[in-house]
Amino acid sequence: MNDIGAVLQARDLYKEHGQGQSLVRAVDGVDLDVPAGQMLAVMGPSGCGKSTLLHLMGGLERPTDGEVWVAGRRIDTLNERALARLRRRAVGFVFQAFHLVEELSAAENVELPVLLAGGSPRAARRRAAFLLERFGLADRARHLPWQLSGGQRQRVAIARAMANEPLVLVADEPTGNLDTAATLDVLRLFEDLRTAGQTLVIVTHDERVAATADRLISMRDGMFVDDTQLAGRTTGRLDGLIGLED
Ligand SMILES: Nc1ncnc2c1ncn2[C@@H]1O[C@H](COP(=O)(O)OP(=O)(O)OP(=O)(O)O)[C@@H](O)[C@H]1O
Repeated sequence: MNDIGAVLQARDLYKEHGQGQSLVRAVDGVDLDVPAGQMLAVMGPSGCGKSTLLHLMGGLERPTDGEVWVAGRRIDTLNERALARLRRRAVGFVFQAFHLVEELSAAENVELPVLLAGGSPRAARRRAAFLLERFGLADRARHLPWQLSGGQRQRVAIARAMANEPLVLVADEPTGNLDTAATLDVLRLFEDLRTAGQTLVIVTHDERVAATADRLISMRDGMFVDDTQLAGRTTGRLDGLIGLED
């Protein structure tokens, strides 16, 4: 058993894609500890391995070598079934392109993970209603994704990721498709989640997103080149960004 103070841990982590001439070492010997309640931002140039790292930490991909631990449990050695179960319950994923189910309403999208994890329809409805209310989307619950703005869609996607109260929320370029106003909405939401103690790992190209984090890791060529604690947990770090709205 590893130190369960850290929600996420990586030990000597490697991931190679392809082989022979086309072999790419996307993650190249990384060690990482993410304490509970931390908001970690990961930045770096395109292709440096940020998404791959996120996928490894969330159990979406398996490492070529090394270990991944979630809440003190080693996950890279789990079988597919156990890994899928862990992903459903312990990790919430948010993607740049939202990945909502287009045929389902906002509420149904949020209900889905609860149902897939074995929750009752009643429990799913209650959880979705709670989250959509909390995220300022109660009046959009019956809307289909195409009837929502980009910012609203991403907030629904974050609600869906939070549906099973994950230990960690991992987000890959969550504001990459959003304008400034919608980006600020999403940042406020992350700030609320973090204040409530949620652990967050966010891959981003956006300095504004990184500026709201507790810690910033810079990657290059699959390695960490910088790991900095930011100003600490202060409220209102978004204040400096208000006024930038489109
Ligand atoms: N499935 C795959 N097969 C082959 N190569 C891959 C695969 N996934 C990623 N790579 C390569 O691994 C490297 C790291 O990719 P990754 O997507 O993790 O980078 P990134 O930093 O997230 O990039 P971006 O900021 O552009 O999203 C890149 O060279 C990429 O081309």
